[in-house]
Amino acid sequence: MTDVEVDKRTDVRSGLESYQGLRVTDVCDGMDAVGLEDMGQMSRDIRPLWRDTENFKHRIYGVAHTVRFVPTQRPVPAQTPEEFYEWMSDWYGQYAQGPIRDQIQPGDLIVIDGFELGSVGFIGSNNALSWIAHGAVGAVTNGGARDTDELIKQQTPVYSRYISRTIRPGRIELDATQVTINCGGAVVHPGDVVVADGDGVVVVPAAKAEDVATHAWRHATRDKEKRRALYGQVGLEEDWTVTT
Ligand SMILES: O=C([O-])CC(=O)C(=O)O
Ligand SMILES: [Mg+2]
Repeated sequence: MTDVEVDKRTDVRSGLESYQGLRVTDVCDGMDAVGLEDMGQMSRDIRPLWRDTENFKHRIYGVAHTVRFVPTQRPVPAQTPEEFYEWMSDWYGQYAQGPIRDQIQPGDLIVIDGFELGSVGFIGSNNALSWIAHGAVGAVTNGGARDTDELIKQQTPVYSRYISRTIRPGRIELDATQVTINCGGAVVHPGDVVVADGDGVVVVPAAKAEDVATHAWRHATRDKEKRRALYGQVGLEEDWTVTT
């Protein structure tokens, strides 16, 4: 990491509210305006599990809180079902916690590098909801989520590449939290701003977050004005997307 601006690690939390109401496309356009063309674009196959077409509750923005899982090399012992339950819970506690719940801050957006980890669904309806309970706004991964029917019913904002099924013990381990990761081809530093909606996920470097929001709002404001006029022309009743 040599770029001085990236090195400075701006704290984005105080200005984070300026991202409220911005679309991913506005943020991408704002990135263009400050010379960050095509940076921070997560792969298009990282998609929301659900979309709320009324209030867009799936649309989230937050401070990147990163996690990386890797395949394990620890052998699974021969064990009885009773031993299995103890072994399983030990594995979660010792090897595969992540994110660490006590380290989650309000406004964090959990970003998990769990690429190519087979069928493992390390985001489930239980742990993802617990991250929300600790203040997170949602989770994004280049890997898999499970319990997806419940994640959808709970309206827990999760963006994943796969829908998966199996648990972590015997399969994957936590490598690190709050380190720089590659998620869907975008570099994510802890503390960057991450924005996700039906169009996908974009990562804004912390040092550029304020400028990008300012330019994104130029696009958003002009766009709302134009669409409001078009709503009138085609007889659409105004909704919050053209008024707020
Ligand atoms: O147990 C797990 O690792 C994931 C899961 O299913 C949940 O949290 O609901
Ligand atoms: Mg579960």
